[in-house]
Amino acid sequence: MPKPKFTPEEALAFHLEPTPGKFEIHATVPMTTQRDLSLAYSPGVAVPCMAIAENPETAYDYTNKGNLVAVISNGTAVLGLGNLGALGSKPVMEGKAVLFKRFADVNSIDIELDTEDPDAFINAVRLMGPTFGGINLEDIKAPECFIIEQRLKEEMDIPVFHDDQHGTAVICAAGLINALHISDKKIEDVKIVLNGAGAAGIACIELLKSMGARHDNCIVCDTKGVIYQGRTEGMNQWKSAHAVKTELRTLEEAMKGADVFLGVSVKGAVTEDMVASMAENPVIFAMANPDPEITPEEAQAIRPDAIVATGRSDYPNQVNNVLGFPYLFRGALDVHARAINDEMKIACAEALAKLARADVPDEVAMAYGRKLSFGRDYIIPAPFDPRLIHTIPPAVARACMDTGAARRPIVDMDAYELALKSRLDPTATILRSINARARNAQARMIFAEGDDPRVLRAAVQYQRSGLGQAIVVGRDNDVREKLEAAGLGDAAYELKIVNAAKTDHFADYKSFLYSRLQRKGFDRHDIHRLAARDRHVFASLMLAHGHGDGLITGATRKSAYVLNLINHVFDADAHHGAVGVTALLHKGRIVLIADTLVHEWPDEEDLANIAERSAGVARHLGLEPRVAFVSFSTFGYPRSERAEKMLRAPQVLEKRGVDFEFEGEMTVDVALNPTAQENYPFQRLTGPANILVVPARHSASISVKLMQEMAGATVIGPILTGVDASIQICSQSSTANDILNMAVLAACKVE
Ligand SMILES: NC(=O)C1=CN([C@@H]2O[C@H](COP(=O)(O)OP(=O)(O)OC[C@H]3O[C@@H](n4cnc5c(N)ncnc54)[C@H](OP(=O)(O)O)[C@@H]3O)[C@@H](O)[C@H]2O)C=CC1
Ligand SMILES: CC(=O)C(=O)O
Ligand SMILES: [Mg+2]
Repeated sequence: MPKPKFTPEEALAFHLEPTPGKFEIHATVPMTTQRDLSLAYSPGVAVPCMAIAENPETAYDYTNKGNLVAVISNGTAVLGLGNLGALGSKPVMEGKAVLFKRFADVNSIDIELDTEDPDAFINAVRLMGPTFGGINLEDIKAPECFIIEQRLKEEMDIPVFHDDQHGTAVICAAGLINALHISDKKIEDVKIVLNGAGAAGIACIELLKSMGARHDNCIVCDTKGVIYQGRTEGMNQWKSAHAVKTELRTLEEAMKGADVFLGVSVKGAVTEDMVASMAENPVIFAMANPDPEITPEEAQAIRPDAIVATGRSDYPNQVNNVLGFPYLFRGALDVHARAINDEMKIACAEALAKLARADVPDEVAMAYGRKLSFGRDYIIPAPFDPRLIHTIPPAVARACMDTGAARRPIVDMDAYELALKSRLDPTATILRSINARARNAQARMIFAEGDDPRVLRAAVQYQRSGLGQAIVVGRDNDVREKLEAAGLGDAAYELKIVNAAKTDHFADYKSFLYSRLQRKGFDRHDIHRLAARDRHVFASLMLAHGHGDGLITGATRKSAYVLNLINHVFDADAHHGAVGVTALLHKGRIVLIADTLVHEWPDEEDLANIAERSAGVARHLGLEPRVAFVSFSTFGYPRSERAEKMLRAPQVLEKRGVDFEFEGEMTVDVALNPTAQENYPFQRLTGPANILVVPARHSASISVKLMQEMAGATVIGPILTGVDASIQICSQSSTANDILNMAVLAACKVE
């Protein structure tokens, strides 16, 4: 098993902060004026109420029903952890709700029902029908789950889908299609052993049989061993349907010569001897969560020819229903489906299998941080593949329309695919991509302010997320005490703590600093004091001597002050081409603002340099740069001497012949709003700008802080660019997470 990348304390902190749980609810309409109030609530709300009462279909137009799915559980089979009760299942259900949103932009809410009585459960869910566009049942144990799902399907006119049954079955089928493709075997011929005859197991074997697997070739096992014809102990009608005539009685016996093992039971149910006895090129899907039936390391040590998958994200080949339920519901909701039928499930499985076999474009490699290509370690798309959202739902929606289950068929499939693309939050993809690149770089990151608890938490997260070695500058005892106080005592042995007073390289650092500052009024005493006592300078010296690959500082002092100190060691100033670029992430949009750190009052040449550096940062983040030089005037009106340089800066870029789009001067609304741009048909941007070059540092700072405070935008930066070293300066208001983001950016540059 790979070492967990988090401690139990971190898992709890993740759920505790910034607010307890994993999501909250936001309004999509304005709620500021009296008019808003009378429209949203009484009396205006009466109008849609009456329209819906007259024609129920219009609920999809006037309420959130059409994009709202309930994740409902009673907690009787929480992952592979057993019956944890309704409340105990809530973190999983909240988790499924955020996955719905993150991967398919489906709004979802978790509902935990405190009953083990199927009738009470059915009744509660049935009565909630009007609220939702679909019902995702989760972690309800077999056999009750079969009764519950069947009855709800009959009684409700929206899709009811038990994810552990059908979500798992769909992903398992997709993975198996490709695994058999690689091992050159046919589903009709293979001998399949399934361990676990519960919700997931029964659905997996049923779907595989509907895809061609032969009844007599499939052996199903549960806690009592093989389910054979005539067995009476621990049976139910769903298991009986898969009983075979056989002399085999144990899983161990069944595994001999098997081509495929599917595990949806519990941790450790499979032994190395069982794996050793399987047929050539065996396929092993050990899907129990959170720990599989056998780990890939154990299986592959015995059988290097095996294709192995698990339900976990930290191994290759994650066969997990997260690849299915968001997209199945997306497709179903978009055609106002009455149900999710077998044809839709098979279409989903086939589309997933096909996507894994397709060439993986660079954009996906970037999002995943490594080149993926179809083979033993990549039989199923990776969950963060941004193509999933626009390839899987259309296949599901098409199957729904073909089988007559769609209430509102899609007429223009191309337009639908385009609309799906725009549902994915590009900022999430960008953050994911820089994280993946940082992980590849494995940079040794120096955190200069080891006495600050936020910095320590960021350093620990950096190290434990597998991004590289975190080096913390500080006094050993002080760092240890602060880690202890933050509940991260163990991390003291994982982080590298460097104390200026004890370093072996101190003499070299001082002589280097003296050579840079001797003609700037610093004598040897000043140099000693600076190197020994100022952690920003000391950390910069470490970086300059290659004793780290990147540097993070600035969480405890003002950025300009820190930058001055760094400049004692590096040439990180305007004169040498340094620029500060801040990324604002808000409502699925990313905009860079520059210069937020270095140039106080840039002239037109500086502004052109700033644009070029910012374009470099944009490309580094995977964006195609579109620069706007912004001001309070647009293309010469109103005229003002102070706006002139913003008009001349684009002319400088024109002379330089740069390879990105730019335009100006213009106001921010013209820069960011395509409709406002239409008033200037001659302007050259092909879309909204994603880089705003502002006239001066004060306007930069005002814009960023206004967006942060008023709009709640996520701010990354200022990203220091144009310096021959990987240094990032946080702001004093940074949270541990902001500091970590800066470290990730610094690590990307090392790549
Ligand atoms: N990767 C993925 O996407 C998914 C994985 N799963 C995992 O599958 C597992 C089962 O979930 P689910 O079907 O919802 O749960 P259920 O409670 O409905 O079913 C569990 C089944 O496992 C069997 N079982 C338990 N222990 C053993 C054992 N030692 N040997 C053989 N069989 C055993 C039970 O046998 P009996 O009938 O005799 O009690 C039962 O048939 C869990 O670990 C879950 O995390 C589930 C859904 C999705
Ligand atoms: C993945 C999932 O749904 C489970 O393990 O229960
Ligand atoms: Mg589940």
